[in-house]
Amino acid sequence: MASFLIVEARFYDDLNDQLVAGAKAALEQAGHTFEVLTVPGALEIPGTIALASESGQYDGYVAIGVVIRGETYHFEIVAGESARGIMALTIDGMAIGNGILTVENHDQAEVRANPDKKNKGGEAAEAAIALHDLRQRFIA
Ligand SMILES: Nc1c(NC[C@H](O)[C@H](O)[C@H](O)CO)[nH]c(=O)[nH]c1=O
Ligand SMILES: CC(=O)[C@@H](O)COP(=O)(O)O
Repeated sequence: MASFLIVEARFYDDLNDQLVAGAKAALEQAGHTFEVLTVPGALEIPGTIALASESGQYDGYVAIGVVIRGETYHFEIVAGESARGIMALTIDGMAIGNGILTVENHDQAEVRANPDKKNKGGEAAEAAIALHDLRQRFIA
């Protein structure tokens, strides 16, 4: 049994509720424990994971969020930089699944957040579990 931290950027409550539910179900199915930590936005997720890793409390992390394109370039920053930060931590050896949706509109997000449809929250949790298992194989 491993301990995971779900770090959610709660920008859209209805979508986050579904993404987090999918992630929780995947972690429970695999027999792991988890906590949920809420941050302001997707840009805060990589730094939060880095901070949490200093505690040594968690074996893996699931990043959850929704970034919906608006009128400005900010979408590219939020979507791109949150993904870049998570990838940098992953390449550094951390077990992180990225469940941050980067979409054009709410409808696209709903299909991907819904556990009964594309279940991207559950998919991200399964990726974090897979990376944790690989860490156990190669490092522990
Ligand atoms: N527009 C969205 C944001 N923007 C906020 C940033 O993530 C960040 O919190 C802010 O720039 C302060 O550092 N965040 C999302 O998660 N989703 C969005 O659609
Ligand atoms: C992804 C975003 O930052 C977006 O929600 C912000 O909208 P806007 O670009 O219209 O300020």
